[in-house]
Amino acid sequence: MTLAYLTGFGNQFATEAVPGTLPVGRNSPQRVAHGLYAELLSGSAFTAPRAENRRTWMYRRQPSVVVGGYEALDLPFWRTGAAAGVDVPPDPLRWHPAAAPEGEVDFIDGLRTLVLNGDADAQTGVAAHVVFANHSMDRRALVNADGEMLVVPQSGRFTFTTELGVLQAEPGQVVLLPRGLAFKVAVDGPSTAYVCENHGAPFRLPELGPIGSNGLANPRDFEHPVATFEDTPGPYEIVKKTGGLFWRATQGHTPFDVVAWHGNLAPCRYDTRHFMVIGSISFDHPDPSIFTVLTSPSDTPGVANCDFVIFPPRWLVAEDSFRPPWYHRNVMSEFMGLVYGQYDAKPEGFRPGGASLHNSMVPHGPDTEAFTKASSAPLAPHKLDATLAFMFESRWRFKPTAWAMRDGARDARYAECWSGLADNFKRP
Ligand SMILES: O=C(O)Cc1cc(O)ccc1O
Ligand SMILES: [Fe+2]
Repeated sequence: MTLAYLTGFGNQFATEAVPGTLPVGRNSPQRVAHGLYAELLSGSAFTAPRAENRRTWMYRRQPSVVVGGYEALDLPFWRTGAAAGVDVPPDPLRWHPAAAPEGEVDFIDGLRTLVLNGDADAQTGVAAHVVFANHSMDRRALVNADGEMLVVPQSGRFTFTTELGVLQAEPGQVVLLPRGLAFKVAVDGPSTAYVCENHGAPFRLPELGPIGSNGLANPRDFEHPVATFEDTPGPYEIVKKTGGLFWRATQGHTPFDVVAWHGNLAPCRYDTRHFMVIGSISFDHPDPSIFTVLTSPSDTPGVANCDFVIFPPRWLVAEDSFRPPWYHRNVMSEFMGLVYGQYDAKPEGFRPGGASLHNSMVPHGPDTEAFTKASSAPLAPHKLDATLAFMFESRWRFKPTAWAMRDGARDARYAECWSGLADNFKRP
């Protein structure tokens, strides 16, 4: 299936699956064309500044209020907010890729929360999940009122059918699904992904400052779906997440019935291979903020609720420099994942599909092997290739879940990777 996409982050798009559907010069005419209903989805307060205002008008066969009553649904592995975490020791934490759950699991049942912070009701914080899906959501859709979802595929292939159209993503690409938008996920076979569920301000492109008007993730490389609708009759299960709780309802029709839409609140896909990497061409290892793809700001300027940062293939050319990340302690908290390849600070122990957590002021840095190699490596230009690591960096300390500490394939020996860093001081 070849899908069409509309490009440009935050653009005002207009798309119709049936020509002549979108009203001209107004949003809510007395009668919408073709007997459709108009429905507005607001992703920001009505009065948010223009640069941050996000909303989309949908023209659909039935408004989403036609759903029926909800009953409680138990999803014990999908946790929300710091209060749902367990006590976190001040140790660096790492996980190997966890074993996939047994049996048939879709994107909802196969989701496991690793670490989390904030409070969904206070609209702050994020959760980092891993998803194991081997089964497609058929007549089942998810509406997450607790936040937008940034999906980072790690294996397999994902097809997202949303109210606003269909997107596909594979490892190397990421998908951003706005808060409150109904979607379902199909997989071709066993597929895994990391997910950042963002309860705070929506992700946006970072300011570029002295970098100028081009670089990092360029707006035109973000791809949004075109309008399309399902035409198959019959009931649908709607799973709704709100305030950390799950609910289910059965409605008599598909929620994917939007014939046309216009606006600037839409799901999108981004291929990390389009990221224009900036780095040092003189000396020293720069701060990883130069690798920010998207940022969710908090109320304090420059202090993110969450930054989505990638470590893509790039050249290292710095002279007289220790090239991997430095040893450090950071007031921000760092959750990391590895999509493929090797991460230069941890060439062996950090595995694709695994994860690490270095919370606020938890010391970390290159393991003994990485330090030893980088301290004596010839400083010729060197390409870090075929690799993609990423970080969800947050001002709020992460707590792991009980699952992460007990069943999540925790690497109990992680701290040993630094035990070979001997005291080499030679008094002159
Ligand atoms: O700790 C990490 O591996 C992430 C990281 C990478 C980097 O290049 C500089 C700082 C930093 O926290
Ligand atoms: Fe770090």
